[in-house]
Order: sequence, then C-alpha cells, then structure tokens
Amino acid sequence: MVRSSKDFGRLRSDSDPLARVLLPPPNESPEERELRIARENDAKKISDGIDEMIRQERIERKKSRAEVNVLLLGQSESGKSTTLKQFQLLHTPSAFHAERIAWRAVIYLNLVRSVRRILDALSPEADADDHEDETAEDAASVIISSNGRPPSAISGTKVPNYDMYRQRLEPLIQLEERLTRLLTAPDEDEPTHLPLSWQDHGSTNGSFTKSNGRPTPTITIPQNNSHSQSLPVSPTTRSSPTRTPNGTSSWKGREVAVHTSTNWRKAFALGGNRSKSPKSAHSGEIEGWWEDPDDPVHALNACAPAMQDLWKDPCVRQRLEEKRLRLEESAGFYLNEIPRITAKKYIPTDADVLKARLKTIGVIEHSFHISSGTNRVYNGKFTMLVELGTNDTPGRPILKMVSAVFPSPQSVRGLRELYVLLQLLIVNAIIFLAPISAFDQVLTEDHRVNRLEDSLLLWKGVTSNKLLANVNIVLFLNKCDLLQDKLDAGVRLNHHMVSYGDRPNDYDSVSKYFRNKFGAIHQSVTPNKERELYIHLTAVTDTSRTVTIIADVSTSDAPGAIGPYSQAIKVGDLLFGSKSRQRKPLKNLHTVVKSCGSDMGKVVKLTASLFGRHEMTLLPLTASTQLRLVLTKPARSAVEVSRLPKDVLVEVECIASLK
Ligand SMILES: Nc1nc2c(ncn2[C@@H]2O[C@H](COP(=O)(O)OP(=O)(O)OP(=O)(O)O)[C@@H](O)[C@H]2O)c(=O)[nH]1
Ligand SMILES: [Mg+2]
Repeated sequence: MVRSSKDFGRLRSDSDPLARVLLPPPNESPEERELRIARENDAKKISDGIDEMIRQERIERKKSRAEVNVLLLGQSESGKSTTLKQFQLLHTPSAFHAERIAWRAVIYLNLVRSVRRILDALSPEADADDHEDETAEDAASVIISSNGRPPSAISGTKVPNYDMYRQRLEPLIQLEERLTRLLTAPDEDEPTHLPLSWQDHGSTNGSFTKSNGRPTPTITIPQNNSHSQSLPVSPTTRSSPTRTPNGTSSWKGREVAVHTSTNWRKAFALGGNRSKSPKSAHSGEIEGWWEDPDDPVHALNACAPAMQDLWKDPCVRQRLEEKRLRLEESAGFYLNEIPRITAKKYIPTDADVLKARLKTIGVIEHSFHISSGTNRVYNGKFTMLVELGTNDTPGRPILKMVSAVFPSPQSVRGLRELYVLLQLLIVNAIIFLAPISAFDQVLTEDHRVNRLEDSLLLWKGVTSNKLLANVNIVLFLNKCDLLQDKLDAGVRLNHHMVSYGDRPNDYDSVSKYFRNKFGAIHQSVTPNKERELYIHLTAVTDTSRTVTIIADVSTSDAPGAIGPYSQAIKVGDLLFGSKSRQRKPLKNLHTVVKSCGSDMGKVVKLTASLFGRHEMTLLPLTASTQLRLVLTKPARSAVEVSRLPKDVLVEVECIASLK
C-alpha cells in the first residue's frame, strides 16, 4: 500500500507529540498548502546545505594531515578552550553551530552554579569560614598579597530574605546535581554503563574508571587541602567554600570537568535521542525539547523569577560586594541574562557558547584546514590546535609534558591521545595564555599563590625550555576586558603586586607593564635569543577582536608568527586603546578607504572587524604603511568598508612599515 506523506504524518503523530505539532492545519486551503510546502522546501534546502558543509569539512579533515601543530598552554581558566572555540568558529563554523545545542546543558549548569555560589556566600556558615580564613590568608601573603578580606565581609549587610531565597531556589540545587550527572554520563555507545554517581568519584580526583575497557568521563573533585595538586574550584576571586546548609562540605561546589577523549557533546545533548538539531534554529522546524517534561529547562524556567529577585536584591549585591565575590568576572556568568537563558525555547548564541565554562581534562585537539590568506606557511594547509588539560595529573603536567615534550605515562589515556601527543613532538608554535585580570586572585588549590604569579612561573618554565627553543611563541595576555573593568572599578594593581609601585593604575599603563614583564622574562631565560616573541592583548571571548588576531596567527610568514614584538604591541594598542595614538575624527569613511587605496599595492593586509567604539585614530600614512581598520560595524572586506554609511567613524592604525 502506498501512503501519502500526510498519512505518514498522521501515523507518526499518534506516537510522537512533536510530530503532532508539525502536522498541517486541518482545513488547509490549496494555496496555503503550496505556501507551506514551499516554506518547508526552503527550510530543507538550508538544512541540507548545513549537512553538506559538515560533510565536506569531514572529508577535508580525513584527506589532510596535520601539518602545523599549535600547542595551547596556560593555567586553568586562562582561555585555552575558548581560543579553540574561536578557531573553530572562524574555520569550521558549521561544526561549531552544529554543537551549539549541546552547550545548553553546560550553560544551565554554569547559571545554576552562580546562583548556588550566591546562596552559599550569604549563608551564616560562610561568615564563620571568613573568620577562619582571614588569618591563614594574611599569613600567606608573601610578595604578592592574596585576596585580603575586608572586615565588612565578616559582619556586614544582612539579607533578610535569605531563607526565602534558599527555599524558592531549592529545586536548582537538585538540578545542579542532575545536570552534573547528565554531563558526565557515559557515551551512548555504552548503553549498559550506568551514569556514575558523584560518590563514585569522591576520591578519584580526575582518575579514570574503565567501562568495557574504555575510559569514561569523571567529575573531578579537588580536595580542599591547600597543598593538594587538585583543581581550582572557583574561577574568580576566591569564594566561600561550599557548604551545605548544615555546614558539612558539599560536592556541589566542585567544578565539573569532563575528559575530552570521550564524545562528550553526545553526552551533553539533553534528552538523548530527543536532542534537537540546530537546524531547527535556521529553518523554523519545531523539534522542541521544551515538550519534554523532564527537560531541565522547566525547573530553570520555574525558578527564573526567584533567581531574578535574588540577583536584583540590593542587600544581596551589597553583601557580595562586601565579600568581594565578583561573580561578573566568573567563568560562565549568565546572571544578567536570566530571562533569555531560562526561556523554554532558548538556543545558545555563539557568544553564549564562548562564555560557557567546562574544564578540560586530558588533551583536546581540533584540526582546521586553513584556506584563506596568502602566506606560504598556512595557506591550504592543515593546522592542528592542541590544548593540554592542566590539572588532571599531580605536579603541573604542563611543565612536565612540555619539558619532556612527551607525557608522563599515566597521562596517556588511550591510543588517540597518544597519537595527539606524538604530534606535539613536532609542535611548530605555542600560544600561551596568561589571564592578566587575575592579579588579585589566588589559586583555589593553594590560597597562598597569586594566579598571576603562577602564570609568570609557568611562562618562565615554557620559555626557558631547551627542547622548545626553536618553537615560535605567541603570548596572549588574556582577559583584558576584565582587566579594564577591574581597573575602572578602582582595584589597584600595586595592592597585589608591590613591584608595580606608584605607576598609574590605568589600563594602558598596567597592560604595558605586563607586556614588559612577560617580555623581560622571555628575554632573560630563553635559550634562543633570536626567537621572536609575539604578544597580543586579548579578550578571547570577544569574537570580533579575536578574529583579527587569529587571522594574524594564520597568515603571517613564519609558523605562528604574528609579527615582531613591537608590532604586536601596536596590535594590542589598537584593540584596547593607547595614549600614544593620534586622534583625529574623520568625517567621511571613503576618505580613509581612498587614502588606503592609493597605497593598496603596498598594503600587506587590510583587516576590518567589529569594534564597539565610535571614535577613530589616524596615524600618518606613508607609501610603505601597513594598515588595519577597525570598524564600528561588522565588515569583512574593504568592499564592505566602502559601503558603510559615510558618518561611521573608524579606527585606523599603522601597525608596521614594510621593509
Ligand atoms: N571575560 C572574559 N572571559 C574569558 C576570556 N577568556 C576566557 N574567558 C572565560 O573564562 C572561562 C575559562 O576559559 P577556558 O577557555 O575554559 O579556560 P581553559 O584555559 O581552557 O581552562 P582549563 O580547561 O581548566 O585548563 C570560560 O568561561 C571563558 O568563557 C576573556 O578574555 N574574557
Ligand atoms: Mg579548557
């Protein structure tokens, strides 16, 4: 018997509530039907296009072999995974978009964790902890003082509604546990393996349990021992230790980390087989997880008003301020966007995915076929970016791995990782990330160590390494956006780093100081005095800024090259402002394009990208000037530049002179 698609639709709808939603309206006229079918065909075309792009990328990936290996290094939360995501967004956008839905669970968990951190910080038990901790911290302040705690943190603003908030938000505490289990559930390929409970991991601290001979992801639960080598718990300024209301320590404060050698995205797709393709976002297809009563979105959605009330409560904010718990700086901060994130049909945006925090354990690698650009090194070649998880084995594995350029045996978890690590033997370039906003933060695993000082030590270890003497190094002084906010909020660098002295506490001076400091360390310890160091001031969560830098990494003449040190500084100045720039408003954008145009033959690269500031700087142009344009609106080419309205102001900066 031949059935029409309508029949199939009706049959499917009996068992599938989603299909019912997709059924054509009962009294559809022939014209409406035609329109609907045309709409559906269009949607299918878009969807097929995406599938084809993904397929092509896969084929490309299989055909090519990695020819350029870039290693991402830096302390935990320095931004390595985020940089990887930016590369992915730039070079394999379809794959990036295809994974957006899977990040929903991580974003939910990040949001729920922020709420719980507030509740924990407001709890009466937290005040008792502050009493205990302060003595330890004061004693521990050596060269760089750790995060001092003001007396107001101990007895300060009371939050009259605390109990009410705790009660209204109780479902979120359970949701946190559920999401953690979901995220750390084993692959679908292992249907017989039950999700591991947190108790199973209590003492594993990143070790792996085997199921059917294969590794399964674990929740890493660091110990609170200050000398332990375990993971940092808190991403930002130290927060109160996590306690349950009765004061016993809780697993819930621990950061979730999933080993990357498993197909974690599959595990992340909420609802298993009911997980939805991002196609639906483009085509308007309705495949709603919101129809599933078990989906976490319902608990979140129901708690959204309570979350909003908590976050908007002036007493709460005052108390957090007193405790110096700056959640805005935290990894995975979504509290300012509660209604959007908790909406039933929420689909993460690119920016949401970039902000999402999931700790990396093990080795993660992404390969890109870089076909744009004119340089002879990267053009048409396959580039592999490798991130080394920092804390999965005791004893700072980065330094161990890098100094041996080979892992310790226990850090190799399978053939795939072994393969990746073998690739490291032929590493061409290192991107080292140092989050310079962290100057007032301490490592969670050791409250005596300032995070920035830890980065400097790591930097020294990497740059002094003899085996890496001929590897180009690109330094990302990262989280500049947070640095700027912090300095604007009046946090003083010299309170935490005495060597800064009485220099001005503004962004330009501070960033210059850090550039010089990292540069000087490299200069003094590098075994290869000829090696060029490329330094960028970055905010890798910001796509428009990072794209420009990534384009530089991918298109310069030497592997990993961005340009000589002095040149890179100017790139940073461009992105974040420099006193030395001449400022001159420009009335007509075409003038800029024209004046560039006359030198076009000599212009090596003309880059344009989104930039949020309505101002411009124009340095004198000469016949041998390389130009960079940073626009107030998105634009990807000079052609687009000339199409912008005449009154749009741009920033133009000379970044180097051609030899
Ligand atoms: N505001 C801001 N946030 C950033 C920046 N770079 C990274 N982040 C955020 O910081 C958090 C940590 O970044 P990751 O990329 O996960 O850090 P990582 O170095 O991979 O950390 P591990 O996997 O633990 O080694 C994420 O939530 C990022 O979104 C930045 O420049 N600015
Ligand atoms: Mg990571």
